[in-house]
Amino acid sequence: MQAQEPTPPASNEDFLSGLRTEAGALRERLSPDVPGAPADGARRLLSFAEKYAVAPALRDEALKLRLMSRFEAGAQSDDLVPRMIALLDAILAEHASGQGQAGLAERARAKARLREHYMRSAPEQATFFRCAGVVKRYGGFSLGTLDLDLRLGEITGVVGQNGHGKTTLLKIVSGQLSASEGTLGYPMLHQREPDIDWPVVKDHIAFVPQELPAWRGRLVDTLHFEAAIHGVKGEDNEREVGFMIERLDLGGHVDKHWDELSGGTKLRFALARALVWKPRLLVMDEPLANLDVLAKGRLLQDVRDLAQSYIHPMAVIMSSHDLYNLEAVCGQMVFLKNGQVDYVGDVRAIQRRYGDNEFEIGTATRANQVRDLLLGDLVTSVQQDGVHLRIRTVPTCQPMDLLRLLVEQGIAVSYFRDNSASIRRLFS
Ligand SMILES: Nc1ncnc2c1ncn2[C@@H]1O[C@H](COP(=O)(O)OP(=O)(O)OP(=O)(O)O)[C@@H](O)[C@H]1O
Repeated sequence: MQAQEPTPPASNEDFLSGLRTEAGALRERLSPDVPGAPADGARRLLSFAEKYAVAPALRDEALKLRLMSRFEAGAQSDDLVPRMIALLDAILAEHASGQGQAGLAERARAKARLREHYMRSAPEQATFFRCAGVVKRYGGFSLGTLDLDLRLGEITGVVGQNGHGKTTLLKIVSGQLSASEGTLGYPMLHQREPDIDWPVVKDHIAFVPQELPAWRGRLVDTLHFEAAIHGVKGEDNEREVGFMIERLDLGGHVDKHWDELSGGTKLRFALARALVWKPRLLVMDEPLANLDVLAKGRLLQDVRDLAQSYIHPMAVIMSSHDLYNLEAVCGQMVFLKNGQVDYVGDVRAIQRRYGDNEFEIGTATRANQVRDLLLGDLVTSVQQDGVHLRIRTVPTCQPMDLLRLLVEQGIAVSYFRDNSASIRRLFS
């Protein structure tokens, strides 16, 4: 299949004028008189270089300056501002020569080709984990039967009530528990039962458990150590740790110890620790449990971006009770009910399982009154569900149709959600 061409950039004139405006603003930030320079300037310069620099050496220089601005305070930092300005000029010179924009377009094409290679041209390469007919039996509990593929670049959500088998599934996928029946393998690594070389497989799987283990010492040292024990040494180690700290916005905490961190930051560090050696499968057990509403959104966005990296795509599987946040990032969902696999597949396909639509509303009007006002050609049922009402409609009823009916009947609504294709329905 032909790789899709990246969207062509704006005209050369527009592009150059945008580039110069951004460069001008950045140059002002690089003045030694600006508070927070050079650390703040180095951070901005790194983003600028990632966006515009064509030669890899220029992007490497930006990362080096960023690391120096953080770790080498004092005398050496005097050299940083001139080096940063020189780098900015070098990036502008790449573009002034007319080579820049063509180089960026070529880079975008190369990324698209790489993605194509991983995602489409070699499906075996894109499937990290595959199982068929898997069952796990404990004393009185049994999980399965499970058929599941985990693909690079895709996030799979595992949902179900407490004790219904989510952790058990995650442990089977990551090789911590053996299955009682069925077959499993890791196609991308050419590992299949009965000859799975587990040390090889586990070298590609990061597991972030529900209870995060505490670390000793400074957090940045722990990251360097973690990368080193997975074979990431020397300059690569510096670069990967620096990248992950930047990527997960942990720069302000690197010198701290475990006890000094909030729950959300602990999780981000656990994630950095898991990803700094570039695993191919990330397994997370209830990562959202202790996060506030903003931290949840940010974490999921970061996990999605990292999973879909062009250079190093990763498969992700995570359990959570936070259905709406989870389904916003998941391509695939597994729903467990008393250990049975009640649903596995594309999130968007859930709607097909039901012959109707479902909406959730918040209102001060009582359920029986709403029922009297709404039941008819569009609305087939109204039920109280906790603090909200669950309204089922005929399949042709769109959100606007129901909203219009609610307004016509004078029902004041404080909350409205279309759950027609949501995994929330599976819990009904
Ligand atoms: N090592 C074990 N030996 C026997 N039974 C176990 C073992 N581990 C878990 N179980 C049982 O298996 C069932 C599923 O447990 P699991 O931890 O997978 O559920 P869960 O969905 O992750 O629950 P939660 O949402 O509470 O974390 C439970 O009934 C549990 O008691």
